Formats: sequence, C-alpha cells, structure tokens
Amino acid sequence: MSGRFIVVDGPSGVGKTTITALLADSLAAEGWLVHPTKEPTRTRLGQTARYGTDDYHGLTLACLVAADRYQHLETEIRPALAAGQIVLCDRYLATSLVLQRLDGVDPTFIWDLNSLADRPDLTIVLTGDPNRSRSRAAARGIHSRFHRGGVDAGRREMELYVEVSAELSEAGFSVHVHDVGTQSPGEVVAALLDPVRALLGHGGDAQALTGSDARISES
Ligand SMILES: Nc1ncnc2c1ncn2[C@@H]1O[C@H](COP(=O)(O)OP(=O)(O)O)[C@@H](O)[C@H]1O
Ligand SMILES: Cc1cn([C@H]2C[C@H](O)[C@@H](COP(=O)(O)OP(=O)(O)O)O2)c(=O)[nH]c1=O
Repeated sequence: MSGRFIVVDGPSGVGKTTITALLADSLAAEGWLVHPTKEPTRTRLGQTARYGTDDYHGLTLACLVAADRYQHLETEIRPALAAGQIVLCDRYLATSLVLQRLDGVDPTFIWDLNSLADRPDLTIVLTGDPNRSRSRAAARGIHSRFHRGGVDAGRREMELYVEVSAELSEAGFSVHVHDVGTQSPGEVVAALLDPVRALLGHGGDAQALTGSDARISES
C-alpha cells in the first residue's frame, strides 16, 4: 500500500497554507486519510531554517533546508505514505530552487543536494499578482529576509516560480500551475480538486488507496 505525495508551493502570501488546509479538509471530508505538513518543519532544525534567514545565507541555508527535508522525509513523509495516506506538504523542492537561487546558490548544486529527496506525485504551484501576495504576507507578518523586499522582489520571486515549474516539468515532475487571480480560497480549492482527483483515481496504487484502509470511510 502506498499513499500519494502532493506538494503545494509558490511565493509567500499567495495562499499555500490556506489552500493546503482547505484541500486537506475537502479530501478528509471525502473519506481520504490526509497528512498535512509543511517545510521548513516545526522541529528545531526546521525552525532554525524558517526564522534564521538573517543568520544563515547561501550554501549554509541551502544545506539547512535540505537537512530538514531529509529528516522530514525519513520521520514523517515516508511513514505516512507507507501507511497509505495522502501527504499534503506546504513548500518543498520548488521553494529551494527559487529562494536558494535568489540567495546566489548554483541551481545544479540545489538539484544535487536534493537528488535523493522523494519526487512528489503532484507539485501544485500557486501563482498570482505579486502586489496582492506581498501585501497579504505583510499583513500577516514577515519573518524572512526573502520576503522583505518590495513588489519588484515579489515579481522576481513569482517569475522564478514559473521558471522553476517548467524546469521541474522538464525533469519529469508532474506539475500543475494555478494562477489564483482574484479567486477566493474556496474557488482555488475547487479548481485544484480536479488535478488532485485525477491523481487519486489514477490506476495502480490509487486502487489500493480507494480500496483499502487509506480511506476513513472504508477502514
Ligand atoms: N485566495 C485568497 N483570497 C484572499 N485572501 C487569501 C487567499 N488566500 C490566502 N489569503 C489570505 O492571505 C494571507 C496569506 O495566506 P497564506 O495561506 O498564509 O499564504 P502563504 O502560505 O502562501 O504564505 C492569509 O491572511 C490568508 O487568509
Ligand atoms: C522550504 C524552504 C524554506 N526556506 C526558508 C526561507 C523562507 O523564507 C522560509 C519559509 O518560511 P515560511 O514561514 O514557510 O514562509 P511563508 O509562510 O511566508 O510562505 O524558510 C528556504 O530558504 N528554502 C526552502 O526550500
């Protein structure tokens, strides 16, 4: 029995955390066993990366977030997948390919550093108006040096997510880019349920998911 690994990525303030939580609720209401999680993790290592962007830069931060990712995979993601759950992860490799690149790290090094990290079954990249995302992030509170820049920095971050989405697709990842535009969180989730349901209903292991104790309603 094997679950499904779905990642929600994109710039700060675009709605990742909101959408991941709502998507988890929708899938759980349909009877799926869902494991929502995020990177950096809530561990000491993850919090050091999340709140340490003024202290750690470039290669050091790249290695910190990668170390947190491998620990996350080993202790949380792989066990949840092995138990047939749908892992929904807020931020993953696309974030490293964008933020570490903005931090001057060679993309080849980022790919190499992450070469043993699991490939998600689906990478959702949320995009949208950088002005809107930046002001939402500012209203919520900013703790990262990557997100203090003005709208030009926000635009560059957004453009890089689009570039990185293409890069991931070229590398064989299944990527779904969704522009949130002026959609409400509910409308975004409704739109994302199509590619997610396509993944969950897609043959092979998904049969095991729907026909096993991976669904609460059938357990
Ligand atoms: N589609 C949306 N429309 C309006 N507000 C939103 C939408 N998505 C998220 N928000 C709000 O914007 C802020 C940032 O959202 P959040 O999910 O934390 O973004 P991220 O995790 O990408 O940084 C939150 O206050 C959230 O309630
Ligand atoms: C996952 C990840 C995080 N980080 C660091 C820097 C980011 O600013 C921070 C993400 O913090 P987070 O609180 O998730 O941002 P937000 O809620 O605003 O979307 O963690 C990286 O540098 N690379 C990574 O791959």
